[in-house]
Amino acid sequence: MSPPSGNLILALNSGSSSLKITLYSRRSPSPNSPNDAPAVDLVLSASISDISAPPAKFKLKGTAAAKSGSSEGSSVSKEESVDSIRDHASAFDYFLRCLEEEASIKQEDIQYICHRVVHGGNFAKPVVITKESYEDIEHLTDLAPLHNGAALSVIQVCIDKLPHAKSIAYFDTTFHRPMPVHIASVALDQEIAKKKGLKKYGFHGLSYGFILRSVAKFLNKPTEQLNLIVLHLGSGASACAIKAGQSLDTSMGLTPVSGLPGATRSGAIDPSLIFHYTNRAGKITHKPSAAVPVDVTVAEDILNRHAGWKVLTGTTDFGLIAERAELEDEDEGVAERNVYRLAFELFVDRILNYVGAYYLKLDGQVDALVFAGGIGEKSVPLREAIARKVRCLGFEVLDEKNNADVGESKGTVVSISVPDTEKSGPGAGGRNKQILVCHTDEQFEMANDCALDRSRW
Ligand SMILES: Nc1ncnc2c1ncn2[C@@H]1O[C@H](COP(=O)(O)OP(=O)(O)O)[C@@H](O)[C@H]1O
Ligand SMILES: CC(=O)OP(=O)(O)O
Ligand SMILES: [Mg+2]
Repeated sequence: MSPPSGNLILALNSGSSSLKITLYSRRSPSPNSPNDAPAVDLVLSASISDISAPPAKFKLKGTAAAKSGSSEGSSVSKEESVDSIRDHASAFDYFLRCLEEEASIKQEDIQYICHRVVHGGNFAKPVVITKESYEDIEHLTDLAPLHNGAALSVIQVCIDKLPHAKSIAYFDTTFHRPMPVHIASVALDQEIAKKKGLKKYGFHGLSYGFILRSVAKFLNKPTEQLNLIVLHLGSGASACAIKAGQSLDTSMGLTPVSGLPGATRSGAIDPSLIFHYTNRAGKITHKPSAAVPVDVTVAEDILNRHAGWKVLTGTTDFGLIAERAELEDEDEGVAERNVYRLAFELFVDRILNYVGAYYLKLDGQVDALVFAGGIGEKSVPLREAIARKVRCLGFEVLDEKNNADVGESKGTVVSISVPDTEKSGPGAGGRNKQILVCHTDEQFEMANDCALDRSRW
């Protein structure tokens, strides 16, 4: 990591119960650097987790400012539980204090602040925060109840405490705008749907953008020629079919609750089910314990915050779920008595729904199946279970590669496939279908874009 050198860009990722923060310095543009060279250098990163289940855990790691007379910055590292962090705004406030006190970095050196905003409605590109754009994002809060409000509360702290820095909102939804109209539309009255903006927006777009470019570089193919099936499996999980470098379909919809289940989210269910589950479905509930106060219906609160791994198993830690799932037991009835096995198998089943459908939508012309997000990058058993089922499509995992360390130190993209020449299954001799793990980085995606945008510097 290089010491901070002015021209700082702060990238903020407000998740449902966490805040991820990365500080970068912009590289001086050089005519000799390749087109795809990073435009920023990492200075330090921080994460604050368990925000809604205090005490929050605060981690900071990186490089402090160089002392006068020295060209080298010293390293900083801190890990602690912090009682005073109660929400995203106080988490960010705490980070700002550490930035000065622990890393001696002056807040005035931050020029741009990139905010990941999950729901961007019809925004077609990143937008500088003004009173008007702030209000536009505020209107979308109900459509991303776990996310947009949290991001806005952090944006507000930036306006108050870092008035010299320009805040820019980067949206998860932008990547999916090229989706064909028949895929994004719902089979409901089009007049009502259009008036109310009821359609599939799709999310995790910053991650998919990062993955697309990283995989293109890894496979040495232009993005416009790439067809991918990508699985972003984190606290929120989604799948995306990318055709010729553009989003063709994705599993989340009007809101991030649809598609795959997640840490506290149900994923897609029969829409009628909720009315049989509770007779209070349509009532409005005010949840002070949510990331920020937001008024949602009881139904939406249940589907977003009282579902998924948390209610099935009591934990949101998918590593623990896989560990306790008795995966070596081949008895078909295990899922009846073991909730961890139930959650694991249910997740595999739902993921296959999308992989199968997207394979057909891409006419079988798929360059790679890509695993990303906390679960996709770290869960060997989950990747193995999916790999077993996709072998019939020509994707073959090499167990040694899947079991080996595929951590970030091994590269942004790591292949876990059987080399093409050694394939023996149905994929032998066909198109080279790789299985890859990609260490996705939404903060980098925003900061790099900001650094490359000539209109900003
Ligand atoms: N070793 C592991 N095996 C499986 N899952 C893991 C492991 N480590 C972390 N995870 C899962 O990763 C998820 C968090 O992923 P991440 O992409 O960081 O999510 P988010 O950004 O949405 O908060 C958690 O649900 C956690 O259970
Ligand atoms: C859109 C979404 O679900 O994001 P995350 O996975 O960060 O919660
Ligand atoms: Mg995430």
